[in-house]
Amino acid sequence: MTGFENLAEVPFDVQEDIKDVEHPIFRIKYRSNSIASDTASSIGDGDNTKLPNIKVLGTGGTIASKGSSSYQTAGYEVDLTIEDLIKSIPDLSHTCELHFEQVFNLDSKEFGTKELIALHNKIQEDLPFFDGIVITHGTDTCEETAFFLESTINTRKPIVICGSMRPSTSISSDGEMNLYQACVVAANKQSRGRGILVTLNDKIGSGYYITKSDANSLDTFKSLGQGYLGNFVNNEVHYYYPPNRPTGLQKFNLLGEDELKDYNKYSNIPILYFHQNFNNELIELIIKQLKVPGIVLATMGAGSLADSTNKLLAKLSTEYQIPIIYSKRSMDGSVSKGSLPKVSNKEYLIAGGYLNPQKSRILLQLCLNDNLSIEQIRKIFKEGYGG
Ligand SMILES: NC(=O)C[C@H](N)C(=O)O
Repeated sequence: MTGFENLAEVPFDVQEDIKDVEHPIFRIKYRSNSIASDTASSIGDGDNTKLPNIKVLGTGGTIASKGSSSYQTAGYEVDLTIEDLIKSIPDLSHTCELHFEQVFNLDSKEFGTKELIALHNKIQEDLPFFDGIVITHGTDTCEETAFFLESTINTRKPIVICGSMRPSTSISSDGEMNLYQACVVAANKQSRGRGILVTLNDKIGSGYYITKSDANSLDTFKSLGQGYLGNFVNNEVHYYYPPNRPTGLQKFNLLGEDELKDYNKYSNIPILYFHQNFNNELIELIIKQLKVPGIVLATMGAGSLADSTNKLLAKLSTEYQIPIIYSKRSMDGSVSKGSLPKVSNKEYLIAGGYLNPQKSRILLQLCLNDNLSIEQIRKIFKEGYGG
């Protein structure tokens, strides 16, 4: 049992109820001497004889990698399949029925719009048949995938992303525990209605807010301002709050074929990282030559840029009618409307609020794909994200 049984019951969404259908994908069952038997009593929908069906989608990352020595923690290759990973975790037969599928097997640096859409479509296809989804993913860009999925998938079922910081071959590799925990989290009824979750290193975070804070260490996923949603101890899932979704969360519908094509069109939104001695010619180049559909700025502090840069951005964004999102280099805090530069022609300048540059970029891509006006885009960044 978890210690939170008396929390408000997660509303049960009848439409999403698991259908008694065999999914034609590989299936794996384990022997029954489960170490997760405590958890079994807190899952399912009141019928403990029917375990939740959990689908694990493999996409690659360090969790699926092998190094050439037990001390190698960088420079390894993606080498393991999702089947290899599932075989490496402890028995879950008292907790859930596990199913798995390889969607692709990439380092997450290779992810782009094509992979996001493929993953989105795979999840949509699987959701009617499963009670929860686990995605194994590289940690470098998993926050972008998490934000994209949170913005485009409408379900109360748990979708849990996990990864690892050490390859499977290293001493104290973290992948097996992280995958095990993600499966238990996905199978737990208390995980419903919480949006996309990212679980790593015993902690459960909101994929919407969380960011990778450390390039090397295991305890890398953080959202200092918003905090974690819960924790994992032994085989128990502990949530700090009842289920909820981020304030002002904006959902985009990506189901139409045409819309998917358009979404690709807006992949070319760059993020400019500002610093002392920034060369403004770069701005001219990407707007005039590369004809980008929008730009996200990693500004210094809460929206601060050199005066000459602000004037140029205001002028060119008006001339070319492209939105410019003011985000920030700092991991936490926000760029609010009041921090936008006091320049004329600021119609296309938008404050990114709490969103970091990489999440702002995904949100802008979704807004442009929906043909939203500049005022609608500004409203979305303001209402949901404090911009
Ligand atoms: N820890 C990791 O997973 C990093 C890896 N380069 C990836 O993102 O695929």
